[in-house]
Amino acid sequence: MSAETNTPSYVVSDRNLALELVRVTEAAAVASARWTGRGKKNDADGAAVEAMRKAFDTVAIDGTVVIGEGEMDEAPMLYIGEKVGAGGPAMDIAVDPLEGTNLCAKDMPNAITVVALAERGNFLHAPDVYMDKLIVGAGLPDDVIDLDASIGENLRNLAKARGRHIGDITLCALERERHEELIAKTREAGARVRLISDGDVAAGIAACLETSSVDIYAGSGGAPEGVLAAAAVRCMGGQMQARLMFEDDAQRERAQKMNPNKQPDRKLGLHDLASGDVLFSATGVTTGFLLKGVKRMPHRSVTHSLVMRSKSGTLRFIEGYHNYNTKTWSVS
Ligand SMILES: O=P(O)(O)OC[C@H]1O[C@](O)(COP(=O)(O)O)[C@@H](O)[C@@H]1O
Repeated sequence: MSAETNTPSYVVSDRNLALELVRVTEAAAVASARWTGRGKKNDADGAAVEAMRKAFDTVAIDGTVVIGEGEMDEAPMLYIGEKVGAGGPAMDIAVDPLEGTNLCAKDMPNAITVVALAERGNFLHAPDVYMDKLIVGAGLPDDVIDLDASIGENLRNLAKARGRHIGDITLCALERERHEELIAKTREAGARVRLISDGDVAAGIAACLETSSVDIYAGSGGAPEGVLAAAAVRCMGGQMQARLMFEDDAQRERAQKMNPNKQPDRKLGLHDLASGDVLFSATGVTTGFLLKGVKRMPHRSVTHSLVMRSKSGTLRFIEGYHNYNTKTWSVS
């Protein structure tokens, strides 16, 4: 904290920090793009993890990974609890070095690399379970979505609040057997359904972008991805509700242990998932809803990233040209 202004110290240099963050997601995207379309999702993921971990070495923070690649004994790098950064303000870090490993392996739309930062204690420590999610964009009354209401009711409320016919509302969901009822009920209510095979962080962001054709994201996906989506939704002024889905008591107890002051079973609001001043960066690996994928050329790669901050609500799309001969991180 600065004693004079009562301002957290990282705020002073937050503009630089946002730019440092984009380097982290760019590095992971360029590394994983070497594996695009090669059918090897683990190699693509491994390349992204390694490049992202290395890129964090230059970021001026005292970072702790709270959403990462799993527990210390499961993942060699970017595991939960790992310390990263070159030193600076104490920050919690949420990462998904390659969100949509299959999308990258199959060269399908919407594989992205993702990082979010907040001052310590501001992200839900999400265990590796499913999370039920409901996301809409900005400019709507506070109570427009409710995870406990039927999907039909949510769609009708959204259409009314947007001043649109329900037939012009598009809901996006992962194409999974577990979503058959959600999909059927959405169509029954008169709305459209956009199905995706993977990548619900990008889909959640799309629900908040006025320029996208997605109006609402619904359904269950990874809980860690839910926290990353929440970080983005905070920056974009959207709304999100969620609930962790436990298969047994052991999962529930684990979530409770990870978040001693929260009740893991309850409906979570946006600020339960990501609070405080949040910085978010994502870089496209394959071209999708939001971002162009990495373009590989003989001597350099071009990346397309989205960088946002909740305090200012500014969204920036950044195009980076990375020269293979001069980069400190490996891009070959
Ligand atoms: O495939 P499942 O088990 O339905 O899980 C859904 C989750 O998997 C993803 O589609 C992709 O995750 P990976 O990048 O780990 O492969 C996420 O976007 C989503 O939250």
